[in-house]
Amino acid sequence: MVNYIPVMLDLQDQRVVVIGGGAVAERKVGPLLEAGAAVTVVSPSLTERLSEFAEKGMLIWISRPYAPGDLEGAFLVYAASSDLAVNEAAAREAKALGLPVNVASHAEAGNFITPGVFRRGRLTVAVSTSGAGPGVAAKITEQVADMLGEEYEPYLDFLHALRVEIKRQEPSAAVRARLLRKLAHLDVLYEIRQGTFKEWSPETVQVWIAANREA
Ligand SMILES: C[C@@]1(CC(=O)O)c2cc3[nH]c(cc4nc(cc5[nH]c(cc(n2)[C@H]1CCC(=O)O)[C@@](C)(CC(=O)O)[C@@H]5CCC(=O)O)C(CC(=O)O)=C4CCC(=O)O)c(CCC(=O)O)c3CC(=O)O
Ligand SMILES: NC(=O)C1=CN([C@@H]2O[C@H](COP(=O)(O)OP(=O)(O)OC[C@H]3O[C@@H](n4cnc5c(N)ncnc54)[C@H](O)[C@@H]3O)[C@@H](O)[C@H]2O)C=CC1
Repeated sequence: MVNYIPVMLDLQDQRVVVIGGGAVAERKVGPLLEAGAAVTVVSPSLTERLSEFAEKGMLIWISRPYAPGDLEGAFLVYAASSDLAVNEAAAREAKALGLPVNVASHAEAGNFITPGVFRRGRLTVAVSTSGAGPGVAAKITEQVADMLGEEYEPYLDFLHALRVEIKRQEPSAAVRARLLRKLAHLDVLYEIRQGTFKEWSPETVQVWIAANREA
């Protein structure tokens, strides 16, 4: 079994090349565009939705079969055509260039796979079965999603704002670490659920930081 390592990639403005323009390519491309990636699709045909994206200038469509050299300048590669030999050729080129590559037709030819993903504001849950059952990964993702209510979005926005403020204000690494660790123990999630949470004013933030600087 491959011991895959999960990572969270910032793909904003990064060139991502997708080989193939079918249903599977479409499923990979949607989230890439939402992430701000500069997507190029190399494929003789496109699904309706991918064509719309191309017409709107949201991605670049190279309307021909894959050819070596197409991965030049890429940051990430998806080989999602229906031709296994083509996916393998693209995977070889990617690996020669040192690029991570996803092979949708037979994962073992590539070196990263796509988990099931659920998002709630700043919260991302990714579920992988390491390829054992992609459909089951999607199902487990839904089950986990059911456990995580809408309150996580304002909760994490609150945490983020406070974290940024602590990092901006507190010069001592030791005190900063103590304050940041204490954030996880605030009752805010509970308060949001109860409807009793009130946004913290800048003064409240100051008071909390001052009161929690000591061990
Ligand atoms: C290895 C991996 C590589 C990769 O694609 O990155 C891979 C590979 C393959 N999938 C196949 C089949 C299906 N894939 C899905 C669905 C999804 N597949 C996804 C990921 C992954 N699929 C990676 C592993 C993830 C993991 O296990 O952790 C999801 C989670 C994420 C996404 O694609 O965005 C997305 C759900 C998104 C959602 O709905 O939320 C369905 C269900 C459906 O279509 O309804 C089926 C049919 C049912 C079934 O097989 O379970 C085949 C056989 C092809 C054939 O032979 O015909 C291969 C090839 C192989 O096994 O190597
Ligand atoms: N990883 C996953 O989640 C899944 C993977 N698959 C596998 O993924 C592959 C693609 O599936 P679909 O998108 O449903 O197929 P599809 O038939 O809808 O689309 C295939 C696409 O590949 C393009 N293509 C064919 N030859 C090409 C070439 N030489 N260069 C570039 N593009 C080329 C076609 O024009 C078409 O756009 C299949 O091998 C399928 O078994 C299937 C289901 C899920």
